[in-house]
Amino acid sequence: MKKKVVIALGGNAIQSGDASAVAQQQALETTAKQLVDFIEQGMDIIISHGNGPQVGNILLQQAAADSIKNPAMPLDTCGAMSQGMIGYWMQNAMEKALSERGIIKNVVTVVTRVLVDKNDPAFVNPTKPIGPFYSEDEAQRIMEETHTCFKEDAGRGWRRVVASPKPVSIMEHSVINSLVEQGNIVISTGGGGIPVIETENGLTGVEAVIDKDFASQKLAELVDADALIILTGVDNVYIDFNKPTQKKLEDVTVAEIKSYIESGHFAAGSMLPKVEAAVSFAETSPGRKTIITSLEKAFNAIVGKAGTVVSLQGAEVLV
Ligand SMILES: Nc1ncnc2c1ncn2[C@@H]1O[C@H](COP(=O)(O)OP(=O)(O)O)[C@@H](O)[C@H]1O
Ligand SMILES: NC(=O)OP(=O)(O)O
Repeated sequence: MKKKVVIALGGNAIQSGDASAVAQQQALETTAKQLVDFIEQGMDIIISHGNGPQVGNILLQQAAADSIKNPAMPLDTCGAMSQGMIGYWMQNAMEKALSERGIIKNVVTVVTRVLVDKNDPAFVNPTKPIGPFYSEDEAQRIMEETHTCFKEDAGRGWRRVVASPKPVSIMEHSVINSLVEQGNIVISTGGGGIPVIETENGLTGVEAVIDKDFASQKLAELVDADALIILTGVDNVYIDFNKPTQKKLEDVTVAEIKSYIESGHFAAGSMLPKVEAAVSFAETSPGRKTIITSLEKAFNAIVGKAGTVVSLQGAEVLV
């Protein structure tokens, strides 16, 4: 039977330093070449992606707006812009990579809204870093001038932080699933999805950026995927990361990785959301697994030769 996988692209799959449109499209062309391996193997894929750097930059660009003729757009709308922008680049990149291998398939982007709880405590405790990095002095100055919140991001510098509520449901999950089952490659839930809440007037966008690993896990659950693949800057998850005692995790059970979470092995805001998403997906069924690895190792990970594989009972290979 055909396998269905949700592939969540990390920051380095889209942008490695240079934030220009050309550089980001080049990065996505490299990414797309790796993803064609999954299609050649006969898998159905849904691609999701981050948007932290991009949505932060789009928001900064709103500062150039004139309040009447060219008003600034709110954060939910900037999130929608980032989905359209990255989805468009990815459609071009995937179609090019497919045609180089003689494969013809539709690639489509679904603008995706993700339901969040309006009472989520995240709304009063911003934690999601977006946009460029600053020195501490620069961040302090911008905070005073703009009354926005900045925090240090995992030893990499200071960044603006915004609310990041947990995804409750993916509004478009049924149509995403239908498109995939009809044989299309779908890009969806970009940037964790556009956060919306239920109101008496219907769904309304809110000022937040959802974590793409949590949203990808929710999507994988709702479309009943066989695997969630989280691609990032490292080949494996490690315990004692960056210490002389560092140890690579390969085939781990949910119980084992939960004990490592409790012992504080994973950095908040970088590896922790990935392992939490991995656990949440894998623990829903013995048939489901989450793989955390790099783009370069992604396909080897699917055949059991690379990456960190999280499952309820220990992994069997997917193909
Ligand atoms: N325990 C760990 N094992 C592996 N990588 C870790 C660990 N803790 C922190 N990291 C770092 O977290 C990074 C992934 O987080 P991040 O770069 O924020 O994600 P993304 O790829 O989604 O943009 C890895 O590239 C690595 O540098
Ligand atoms: N929305 C989101 O999680 O984006 P990043 O992965 O780029 O931080």
